[in-house]
Amino acid sequence: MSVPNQFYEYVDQHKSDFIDRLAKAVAIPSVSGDASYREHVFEMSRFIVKELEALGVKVRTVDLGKQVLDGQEIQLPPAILGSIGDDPKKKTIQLYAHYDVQPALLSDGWDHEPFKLTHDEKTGRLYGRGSSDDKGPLLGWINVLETHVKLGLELPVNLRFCFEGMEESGSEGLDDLIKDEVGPGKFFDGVDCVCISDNYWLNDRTPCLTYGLRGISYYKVTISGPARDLHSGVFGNTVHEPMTDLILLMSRLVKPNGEILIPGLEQLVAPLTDEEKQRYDVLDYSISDIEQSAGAPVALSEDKSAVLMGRMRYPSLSLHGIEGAFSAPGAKTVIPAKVSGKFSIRLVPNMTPDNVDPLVITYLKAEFAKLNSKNKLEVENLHGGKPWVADPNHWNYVAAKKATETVYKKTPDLTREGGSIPVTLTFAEALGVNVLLLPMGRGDDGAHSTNEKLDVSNYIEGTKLLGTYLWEVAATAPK
Ligand SMILES: C[C@H](N)C(=O)N[C@@H](Cc1c[nH]cn1)C(=O)O
Ligand SMILES: [Zn+2]
Ligand SMILES: [Zn+2]
Repeated sequence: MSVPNQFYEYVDQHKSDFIDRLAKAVAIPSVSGDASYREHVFEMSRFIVKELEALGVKVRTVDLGKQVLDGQEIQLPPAILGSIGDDPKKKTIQLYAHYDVQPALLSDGWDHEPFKLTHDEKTGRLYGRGSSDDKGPLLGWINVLETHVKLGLELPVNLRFCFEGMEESGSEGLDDLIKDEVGPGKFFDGVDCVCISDNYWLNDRTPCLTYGLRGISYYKVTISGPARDLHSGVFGNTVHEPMTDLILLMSRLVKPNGEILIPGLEQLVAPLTDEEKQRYDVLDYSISDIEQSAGAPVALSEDKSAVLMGRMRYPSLSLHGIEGAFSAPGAKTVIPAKVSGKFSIRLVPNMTPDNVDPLVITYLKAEFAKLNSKNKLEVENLHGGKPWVADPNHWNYVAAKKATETVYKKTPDLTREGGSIPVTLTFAEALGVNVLLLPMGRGDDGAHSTNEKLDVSNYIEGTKLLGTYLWEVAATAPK
């Protein structure tokens, strides 16, 4: 069973239609982390439902309830569950992607409007928030479906879709939905494997298959004291300043060389074996790859394997921002009354939000006590997800490897991703099947950053890769 040539021809011939589809999706600013954008996340869900239904997918949207965001109670965007094909002789593949995006403003330093897809014909790049993370890959599946439907080609497998609109904000509500839909006659019944396209190659030349993800624990540390913002000329050197306390606390979390200062965390990390170390040594990667994707020569080490392990198999702690601090242009002489520092820890085996939280909270309280401040400290865990590692020898990976070799004429690297997709472990545990991460974009796409992009070639060849993978599963998986 191999992919009919017409499949590849159709994808090539419809390149500009597929780019138009991505442009429509990028134009919807479906930012899940900001309550004022919530209507757009819903708009994005309606866009996807329409696309799927037009291609014959049976779709159900699931209300995931409410959340409190920015002090308001608001409706969570729906999970989209779709189903096409029910042939007991075929394998059933569960696909997952997310339709929400990270925030983006032109004033953050974008060269183009972030929510207008900009096609740079010279470089072949498609710039826009969500182009790579994760609207391009999500639409890749829709392009594959369209190609089969329009050519009258029977799908080689049964497909199930699970698309969510809260991945960038902790996947609220999704774990419960998945657990509720497992069992005879339920939505996930009969799923043989899962495929997620929501991460990136290591570099800009070698495709990869990903068998691990770091987890995450995201914290908000709030220091409050004065009843209102104060004049620093009147109150400076007179009161305990929340910002001064916060900056000191934040500076005690991590060293500039990346070393995490919270006692007990290091002891949770699974030890490195020689065999595992070799897996990093053989990856197609160099310090110039990381520096090219970071846009500056700022790598923490000159040792390629050390940098890779820092991203894939060791934890990291990043400071993200301070809410409530003065950040506008100008020179306002204010003492902010209440400030919240945001930081997250990327978790690796054997760390979990449950065993990390008490260490973080105890440490912050102890460090705060040392300040002898009359201000108040509050520590919250905003969201969390466990790390995940899969078996890359499973037939699901064998099929993806063959598909990659067919489309890219290259053997894919086997990688672990430094980012987090919390639902991955839920799929693996609740469905009891193998999960594969099959990325579409490159390491320099700038996901979550300014000028996020997806190369046209990755979008188009990536669409071919996703389609070829379905055919390879049909050909490779044991009957
Ligand atoms: C890897 C995936 N595309 C991604 O970007 N995941 C996010 C998930 C997240 C967690 N908190 C906020 N977003 C990530 O790894 O940051
Ligand atoms: Zn993503
Ligand atoms: Zn993301």
